[in-house]
Amino acid sequence: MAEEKEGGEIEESVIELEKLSISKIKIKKVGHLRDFIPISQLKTVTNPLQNNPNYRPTDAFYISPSSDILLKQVLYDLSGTNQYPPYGYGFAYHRAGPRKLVYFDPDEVKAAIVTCGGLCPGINTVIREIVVGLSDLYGVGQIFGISSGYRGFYSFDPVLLTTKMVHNWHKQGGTALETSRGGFDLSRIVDSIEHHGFNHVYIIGGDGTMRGAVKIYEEICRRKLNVAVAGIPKTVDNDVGVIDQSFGFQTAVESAQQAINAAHVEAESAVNGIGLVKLMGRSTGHIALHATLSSRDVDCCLIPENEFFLQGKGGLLEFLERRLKEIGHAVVVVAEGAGQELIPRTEEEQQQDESGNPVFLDVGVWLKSELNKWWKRDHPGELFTVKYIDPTYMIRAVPANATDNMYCTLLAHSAIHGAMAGYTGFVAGRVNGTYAYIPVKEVAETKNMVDTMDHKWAWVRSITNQPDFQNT
Ligand SMILES: Nc1ncnc2c1ncn2[C@@H]1O[C@H](COP(=O)(O)OP(=O)(O)OP(=O)(O)O)[C@@H](O)[C@H]1O
Ligand SMILES: O=P(O)(O)OC[C@H]1O[C@](O)(CO)[C@@H](O)[C@@H]1O
Ligand SMILES: [Mg+2]
Repeated sequence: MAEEKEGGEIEESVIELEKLSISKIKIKKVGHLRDFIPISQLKTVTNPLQNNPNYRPTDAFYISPSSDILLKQVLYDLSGTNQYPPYGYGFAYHRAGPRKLVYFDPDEVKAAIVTCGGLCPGINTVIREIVVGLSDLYGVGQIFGISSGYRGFYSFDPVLLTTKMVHNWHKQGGTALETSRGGFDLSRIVDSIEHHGFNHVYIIGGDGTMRGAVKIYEEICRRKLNVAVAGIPKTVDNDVGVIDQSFGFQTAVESAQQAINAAHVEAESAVNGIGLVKLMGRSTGHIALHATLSSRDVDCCLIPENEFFLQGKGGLLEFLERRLKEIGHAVVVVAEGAGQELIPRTEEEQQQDESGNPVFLDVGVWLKSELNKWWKRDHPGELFTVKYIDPTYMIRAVPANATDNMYCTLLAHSAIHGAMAGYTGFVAGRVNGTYAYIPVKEVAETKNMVDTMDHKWAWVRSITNQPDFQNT
């Protein structure tokens, strides 16, 4: 058992397994074609990588069916006194990677790729790597793009994608397949999959898209179709649960720095200058939080997970007053979903987009106006300026950076290996730094919010000294 020294240091030692706080591990089962198609009707072949001169795989190269990984439960509190995060239970997912036996003859694979929801850096890389991976690793020749999101299944003809066509796509922002919101018509989508004879369906999208993917997967099971459904989670907001981080998120945080730098320069160069930056984040503040932590020029970070208020003791205005007095300027970063309950909204204003997501009022415009009103009221005649920067789509409509490009490639390859192995209704994602197959249902139901109780938010507060807005 690990011993704690007086100085709080844990001595190197062997830990007896029965003393671990994790007493049970639950393996999250991913769907497989075997679950609903009789084995006699499934074709299994040796993985073509076996004969690929670039790989020369040994047996250890393949992931064995029993190879699983642990989720987030490492050796936390061995004393068992700390109940956060919960103890006594661990989760495991199947590791992603090539299997020795595959459930499709590559000559018979007909793959469809669709992108849905908002943009995110790296979507084109994922598409490119699915095409190149299927073709180069497995020798698949029939790969099709579905245009314009889910509606494209029944509204447009699929487009044949070749490695030649996609070779440069990783250098481009956006999605070459185009995307859209709404338009989810389950029976028409699955009819189209059947009609075109697709047996691999790769779905790239966020939480909404994954909820759609669950329904497609379930309908495919119900119809007993020999079709593998694979999801690759995408969302610039980083709000998809279970996985470590969404691809493209890091690129977006990096792009946001330019706006924060500009706000800082403008604020610093004015008398009582406030630089105000609004960043994407519909219901989660991950972009704002990470951009704040990496910039260090931010004085206050406002996110949807931590309600704020303007007036009175402990409010934003009191804080900014003090900051202006101390250093003459301030930079405020606000996530677009923050403070929505404070902004007056008329009955007629649109409440939802085509996918049913809430449409937000512009918290930046509102805040700028409130700040101006406050200063005029409390400091008439004194110089003051608010420079409002709203980079909106500029942080997500960019190509992925090098790290995100690598990440997208590994996600795409993980998805391909999973589908070839006959897994279905799964999402390829990175969990604890390892690539895994996660049931799509779980991803669709889990949301990754900023945990304002954990060290990251405390770190934001310690570098900004902003109020906690708890009204005490
Ligand atoms: N509950 C659901 N059932 C079926 N389809 C859904 C559901 N929710 C959303 N969709 C469909 O998924 C697609 C994308 O959804 P949405 O616009 O919410 O984006 P998203 O995938 O969450 O991505 P992001 O939030 O990153 O923009 C749309 O075509 C929408 O109709
Ligand atoms: O204007 P659009 O493309 O519908 O999407 C905007 C939303 O999409 C997101 O970028 C998520 O994809 C949110 O941050 C933002 O609220
Ligand atoms: Mg979403």
